This record gives sequence, C-alpha cells and structure tokens, in this order.
Amino acid sequence: MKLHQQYGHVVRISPKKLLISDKDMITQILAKDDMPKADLYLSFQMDNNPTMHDTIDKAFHKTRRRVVSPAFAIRYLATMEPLMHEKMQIMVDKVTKTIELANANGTKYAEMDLWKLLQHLTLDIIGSTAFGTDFNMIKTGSHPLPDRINSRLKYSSFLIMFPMISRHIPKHMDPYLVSFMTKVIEERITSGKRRQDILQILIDTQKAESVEDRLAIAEMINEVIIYLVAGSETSSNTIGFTIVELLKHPEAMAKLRQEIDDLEFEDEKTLFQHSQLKALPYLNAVISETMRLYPVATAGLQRKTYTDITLAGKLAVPENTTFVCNMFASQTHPDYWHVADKFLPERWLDSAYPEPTLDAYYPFSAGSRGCIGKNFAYQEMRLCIATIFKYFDIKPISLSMEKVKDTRQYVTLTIRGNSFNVHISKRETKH
Ligand code: HEM
Repeated sequence: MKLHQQYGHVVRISPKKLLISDKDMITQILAKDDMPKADLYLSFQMDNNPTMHDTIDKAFHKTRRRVVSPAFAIRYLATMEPLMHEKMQIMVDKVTKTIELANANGTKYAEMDLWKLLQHLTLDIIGSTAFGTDFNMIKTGSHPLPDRINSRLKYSSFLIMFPMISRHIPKHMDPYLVSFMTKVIEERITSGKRRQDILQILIDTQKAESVEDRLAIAEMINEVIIYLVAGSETSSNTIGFTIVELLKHPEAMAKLRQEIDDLEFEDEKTLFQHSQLKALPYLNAVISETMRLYPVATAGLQRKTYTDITLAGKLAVPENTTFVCNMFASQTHPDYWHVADKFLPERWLDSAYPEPTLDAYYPFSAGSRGCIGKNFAYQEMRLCIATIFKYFDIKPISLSMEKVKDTRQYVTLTIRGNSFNVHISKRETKH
C-alpha cells in the first residue's frame, strides 16, 4: 500500500513486473482478458505434475476445471452439509466441555485459542468432505497428514519469496502423502462404496467417455491435496478475522447476534441449516467486509501477458510483462471506498450509500481462475459463524487484541504466531 501511496496505482517493481491497484486494470487482467497465471505458479508444481491451481496452461486448466466442477456445484455442496454439521457439532461439544471445566473451577469464562480451534475445524471439514478421512483435529489437535501439508505450505511460502531460486529446486511429492492418499483412493475404488464427497466426483471421472477427462490416481492425489491446502486456512482465517473485527466492534456484533437469535433451529435440530443462513443480510455483510480488509491472497494475484496490450485504455504494456494484482490495495483504497480502512458491514447492505465498488473487490479472484471453492467457503463460513454466535459469548483479551494487529502473509493471510486467545462462555440456547 505504501508503494501505491508514493507512486500511484501502477508501480514498476522490476523491469518486467507491475504492481497494480487500479480497479479497471485489475478487472481487465483478471476478468475481461482473463490472462494466464504467471510463471510463479510453476514453483508450486510437484514432480512437474500440474494441478488445476498451479497450471499456467489455459487448455489444460479448462479441461481439469470442467471435470472437477460438479464437486463444487451448489446442489452437490448441499448434500455435503451433513458432513459439515457433524464437525460443527464436535466443535460445539469440545468448546462446551472446556467451558464446563472452567465453570467447575469457579470461572464463568474459559480461555481458548480460537485461531487453532477454527483451523482444526476447517481441516476436519475438508478431510471429511474432500476424501472421507477423519483427521480428528478438534479432538486430538494433530494428524500427520495436515502436519505434513503444513510443512509443505511453509516451503511454498519460501518459494514465493525466492522465485529465482525456487525454479531450480526439484520439487517432489512427499512420499507419506502419496502413500496415504493412494491407500484412501484405492480402498474407495476396490470397495465399490460410494460416498458423497469431492473424491467421489474425481473417481467417477474414470468412467468419462473422453479419455482426457479421466483422472489417473496420481492426478486425483494432487488435486485433493490442493483442496486441503486451498480449502482450510483460507476459510478458518477469514472466520477468525471476522470474529476479531466483531470483538473490536461490539455494535456490529450485537446486530449480528440479533439476526441469528431471530432464527429458530428447524425441527429437533441443534444446528442451523445453510438454507436458513444464506440470505441473512448482516451475516453476509460481515463476511464481505472482512474479506475486503483481509483478502487471503494479500501477496497479490499474478498474471502475465504474452502480447503487447493497453491496460484500461491508458497504459501501453509490452509482451511478457507480469502483473501483480494487489487486491489488498484496491479493496482498501480511498479512491474506491468511503472510510476505506474502517470495518463497516453496513456498506454491503441493500440500502447502503455509496454502494460498494464491486469492480475493486475480488476476494475470490475472478475469471476462469476464480476460486472454485467459493460456494463451499460461504456455506462453511456462514454455518460456523452462526453456530459460534448462537452458542457462545466471546470476550476479547487485551493482549490478544494487541497481537492481532501483527498480520502475516504466508500462503494465506494470518495472525503472527497463528494463535488468538479469547474468553468464551456458554449462552442459554433454546432448541
Ligand atoms: C474464504 C475462503 C476462500 C477464499 C477467500 C479463497 C480465495 C481464492 C483466491 C483468491 C483464489 C485465486 C488464487 C490465485 O489466483 O492464485 C482461489 C483459487 C482456488 N481456490 Fe479458493 N478461497 C477460499 C476457499 C476455498 C475452498 C474452501 C476451496 C476448496 C474446497 C478452494 C479451492 C480453490 C482452488 C482449487 C483454487 C484454484 C482455482 C483455479 O485456478 O481454477 N478455495 N481461491
């Protein structure tokens, strides 16, 4: 942001690289021209096997995305809701027990690391919904598979920081991940048992008419690992930052709580159905505003032009230029946002004036490379936030609120130290 304040919306950060916060240019790069991803993404490829996320080949991407997209269709996601519910209930039970223990010791509030809890919840959800594996993170706090993937994530953030070096480092798939996932997939295929999850859609591609649509086991492994990486911390950190902002803004928290308290659980259920939550204006506004201030890809979205082009009718750019779309800068730029750095969920309500500048806002990116897990993430975030505020009362701890000011970008945006302690107690909940 400092560079943009000093030099404007376009900053030349190296001879062939532009950092951009201009909304029209970003919209052209990501959506209108739908430019290919930049070479940086090759650094993520293991054993030179591309996945949907790291390929820079548009034709390969188109086929892969078409083949896997049924797994992310809204109707299919709805059938995965019971799997999400199961993990949410485990989370509620675990937090309740911790609070009861504190109560037995004479304190109303328990102290909990909310950041870790949310990370464990989203890992348990993605393990179950992506390929039917129970990581049991909420109950046990650890499982070798996410632990190994976490090490790979740290390695990836190193690769992003040093692209020149990373190009020359051979990148191999972790043998533990390969053997674990091969076992899961082979067991599913040989047992013939079907399960309503993402892996099932990938396995079903083997029956596709066209040979290019059939995924080999190695390709399925690479894809599901990407979901695990792309689909856990992104959601958990966004939920975490939502709660941080609500703690900083008690008036917004009260409005959200009112909206949620106005809902009753259906029948004998103890959790909300997503159909009850998806159109709640304030819940959606709170999530949108959090993603505006804390976009997961704060390091920017990189695209490349292979031809000479003109950006937004005003900037001539030569071929082979890389663009870093600085979403954090465009989503918080005073040129595009009224009281730009203020957390103001009201700006997303229908009645808002001025209306939000949607072409400066791409928390899920846009175009053919936009997030395929967007609907999954919304379903998960709405269910989780509504569950937490229905069941629990959360109070800030001053030291944690200080710590939270120090955010870091590893692969996604997070809090330094990946931990955020809060005081938490149980509310009286009518079922
Ligand atoms: C709040 C939650 C999430 C946010 C803000 C988010 C954001 C993004 C962004 C910005 C991109 C573009 C990345 C780039 O260009 O390098 C992306 C891509 C992607 N996301 Fe998400 N994501 C979220 C959750 C998820 C979930 C839950 C899944 C899977 C279950 C997922 C799977 C993917 C995949 C596979 C891609 C690559 C798509 C492609 O290149 O075709 N994401 N996401």
